[in-house]
Amino acid sequence: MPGTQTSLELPLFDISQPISATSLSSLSLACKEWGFFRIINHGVSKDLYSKLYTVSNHIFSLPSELKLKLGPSSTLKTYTPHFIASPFFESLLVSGPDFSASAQSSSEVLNQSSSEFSFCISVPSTELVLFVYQLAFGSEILREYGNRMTNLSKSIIQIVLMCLGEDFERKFECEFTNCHGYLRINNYSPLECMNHKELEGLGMHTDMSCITIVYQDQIGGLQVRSKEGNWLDINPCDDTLVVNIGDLMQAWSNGKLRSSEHRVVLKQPVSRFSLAFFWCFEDEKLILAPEEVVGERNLRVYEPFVCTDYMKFRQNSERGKFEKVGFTVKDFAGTGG
Ligand SMILES: O=C(O)CCC(=O)C(=O)O
Ligand SMILES: [Fe+2]
Repeated sequence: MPGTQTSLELPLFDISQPISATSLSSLSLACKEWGFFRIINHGVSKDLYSKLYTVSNHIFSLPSELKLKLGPSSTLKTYTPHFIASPFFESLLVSGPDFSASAQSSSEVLNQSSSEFSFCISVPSTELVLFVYQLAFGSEILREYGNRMTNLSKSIIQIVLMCLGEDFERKFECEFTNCHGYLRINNYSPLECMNHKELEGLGMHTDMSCITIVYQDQIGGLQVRSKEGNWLDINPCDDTLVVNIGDLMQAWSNGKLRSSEHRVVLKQPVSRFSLAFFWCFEDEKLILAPEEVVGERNLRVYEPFVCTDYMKFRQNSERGKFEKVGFTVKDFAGTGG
């Protein structure tokens, strides 16, 4: 793959402390230039991540016949199988606000299918009991993580609004009160015989969110594209989460904040685990940058649009039915201004 090279030192913020004027100006710059920054002291323990890793391992090591029961042709549509986004990528979606109920509904489908499945291939009943136990444990962990990410997203939105203007976190908080979150658990499994230097784990895309909070394990591979088109590594760093601006925030801010273009490359023949928490406007929201955000010249770069219409546009227009770049909010609602 052409053009990768150096790594990018994104600004790092202590989310547990009030933000200083200097931090705010470097955060503002990062949101405008890259659409990416990092946070520490986010309150999620290593122990919770290690439990999430166990849950993820458990889910993704289930037989594909079982996972496909949650896939695109099922009613739940929570599982993205290999080959939709990339041959090396699969993911499970858990929706809020009740993350436990969402995980539970997937687990019920799996549980039911696994009984039929075990009947066909005679999975020992002890394994079945363990499987059911793991699913119950999993939904509890996912509930805890989903709730933590929800609270964190609310604090991050406030800080991002502060970047746009004085007192904006107070003036425009109400625009974000009906936001909701969903979590994608991602598993990347490159071929063991991988002999290429790099494989594309997840192609270049922008997120269809206001903001996304990403946890990547120590394998790394997340990259951001500069405005000039160069790829830079976002190296994994202990106790640090990466935040990126999504398309909905880019549109709502009249293009003042940049929806980050990013991708994942696999450089080693080992599995990689990541979690992406997407914080989004409610489906029916009309996205229209407030006049104060647009500024005095009143030059709007996006037509107003309903959130869900953009989601549909992205889902229909992508190659391979996955959200890839090529079609973004600019193509959908850009005025060309
Ligand atoms: O795996 C990662 O580090 C990023 C995943 C991502 O960009 C996404 O799920 O939208
Ligand atoms: Fe993404």
